[in-house]
Amino acid sequence: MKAVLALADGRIFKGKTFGATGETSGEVVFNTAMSGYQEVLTDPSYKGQMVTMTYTQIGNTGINPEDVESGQLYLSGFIVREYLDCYSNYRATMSLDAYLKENGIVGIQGIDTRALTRHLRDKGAQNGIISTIDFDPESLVRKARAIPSMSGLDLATGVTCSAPYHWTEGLWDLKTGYPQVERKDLKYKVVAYDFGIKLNILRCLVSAGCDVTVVPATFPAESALAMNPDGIFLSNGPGDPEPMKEVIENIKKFVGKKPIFGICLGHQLLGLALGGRTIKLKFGNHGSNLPVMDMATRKVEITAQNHGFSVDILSLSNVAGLAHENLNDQTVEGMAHKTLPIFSVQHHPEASPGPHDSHYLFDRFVEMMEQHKA
Ligand SMILES: NC(=O)CC[C@H](N)C(=O)O
Repeated sequence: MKAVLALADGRIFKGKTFGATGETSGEVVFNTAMSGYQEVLTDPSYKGQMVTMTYTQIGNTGINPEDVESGQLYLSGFIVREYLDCYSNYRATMSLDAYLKENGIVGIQGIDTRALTRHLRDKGAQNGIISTIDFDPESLVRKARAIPSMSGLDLATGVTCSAPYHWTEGLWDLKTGYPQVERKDLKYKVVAYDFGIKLNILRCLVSAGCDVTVVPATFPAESALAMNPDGIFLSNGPGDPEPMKEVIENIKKFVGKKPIFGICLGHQLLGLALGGRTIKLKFGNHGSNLPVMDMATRKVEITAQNHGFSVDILSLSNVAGLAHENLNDQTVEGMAHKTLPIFSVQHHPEASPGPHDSHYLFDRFVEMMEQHKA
């Protein structure tokens, strides 16, 4: 069956359906990861976006019940060059097509994803629409232009958990799968703010020795401090950090009181709470093969990333310094507070999908909490 992708600037791509049928819209971004489409599909940070994979064959490892980053699929559309229905993986239990259908996610296959990616790279990420019911280019472009821009959208408070809970599952192991860790064996009490948190972040925190209590995005700082945690963690999440005023005010109350570690949206919110500003990038970084330098050690790590916004480090020059830099586009990849035990990264040390080069950052957080305790 026919499907069409129309971009707000008028460019049209004709393909075939896969997954659910109907009409869907969102900001179109490209992801350069060669594997891990299931983690991409379940990453809450993709809410409001349609993702095109630059890797050409998608579907060949099927879908399994373990490689999920949350309890549902958040992106609004999935765009691939060639969908493979014949999957092969010892853990797979269903095909990607069936998974998308079951979850109501509209996909499009058979389009020139290289041309689409180059277009987004040259013109910038923009809104688009996928339809399997309307094939009139003018009508589709009109609809794509009517979608609200990602800038100014608070999407994170809509994907957060509804009540606090404890997390005790550690990182996956080939022999044991996901281990359950006893709370008595976890030394550092961490309150983790959920702005759309990826499960592997929670597993990394547990495996690093943290007793994690996950709390909703607007959980009052006073109540979090009353738990007497050793550290505060600020998670990834979808949308623009700038309109999240209540959350930003809340984060300010931890500064100077507790060690803080932020990832992606959490890093951006921390930048705003410290008095800085954030900017929207032309097309951002989405993938699992992006080089980053740790400015303290001058070591280069290959990282997983998924962001469209960035912290303007110059706006924080009196408060925090550049701690990590993206070696492709020289954007801010991490910052460290000049005097307090506070740091954050734009990339995803939990990977999932991606290399594990940056796992050390969870140990850095633990060391920070250890020193602060002493
Ligand atoms: N993965 C994330 O946390 C993304 C943060 C933010 N929504 C951005 O696009 O920049």
